[in-house]
Amino acid sequence: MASPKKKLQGLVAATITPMTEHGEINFSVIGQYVDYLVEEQGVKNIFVNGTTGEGLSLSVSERRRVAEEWVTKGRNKLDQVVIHVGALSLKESQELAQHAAEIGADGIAVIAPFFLKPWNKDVLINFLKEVAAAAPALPFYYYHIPALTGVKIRAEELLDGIQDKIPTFQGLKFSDTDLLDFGQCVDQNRQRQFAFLFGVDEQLLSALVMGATGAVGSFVFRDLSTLCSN
Ligand SMILES: CC(=O)N[C@@H]([C@@H](O)[C@H](O)[C@H](O)CO)[C@@H](O)CC(=O)C(=O)O
Repeated sequence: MASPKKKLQGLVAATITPMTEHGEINFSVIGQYVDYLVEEQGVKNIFVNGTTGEGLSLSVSERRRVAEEWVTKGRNKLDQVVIHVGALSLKESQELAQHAAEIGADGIAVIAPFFLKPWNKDVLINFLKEVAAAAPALPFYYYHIPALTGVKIRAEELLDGIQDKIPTFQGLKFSDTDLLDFGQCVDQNRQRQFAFLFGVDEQLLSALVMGATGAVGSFVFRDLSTLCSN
């Protein structure tokens, strides 16, 4: 089973993908971005190509290059770089997962396919399992964001028995306002060492009270990072 060098916790910055005025990715500023996060915001974990990073609006080749640049520029500066590799195509998602492993990322996260949607837990788990299997040594996080995917399968239901199917499963990035579901995820998995990363900045205080072990956020990092470490 994949075990991260250190449990992913505290604040994880959801990075934007910097662009030039011509709509090309501005790779040249990613090094400065790493320094800004570490030195000015006190954040050493990042979540790349997610919602804030507009990963699903990038081509596979752009996603690969963005991931590479963050891993390279973050080396010896960042603690963990998690790459979102979700896609509508299982093959693309697997390619991105394998690539994340090859470049030395610290974890991968995957959203539910959102056009032809999984209609029940088993179908969703089977998709996630196939992606996770493409990077068998990398910690795997499920990215639950039902408002954007339209996949309403409750996270608590999904987590039940998930490590039997996905041995690399390490945690949940929970981007939903259903705190009852979030609380049940935490409560029913107390004996497991899962990371429970909350993704709605506006409700972070409540989520911390309910047992969030960290947050993936895109706002005011310094303030959130203090909250998450206390
Ligand atoms: C959907 C979204 O962008 N969520 C943000 C929040 O920081 C969000 O911007 C904030 O709560 C404002 O609604 C983060 O959780 C980052 C995130 O989910 C991502 O980039 O994948």
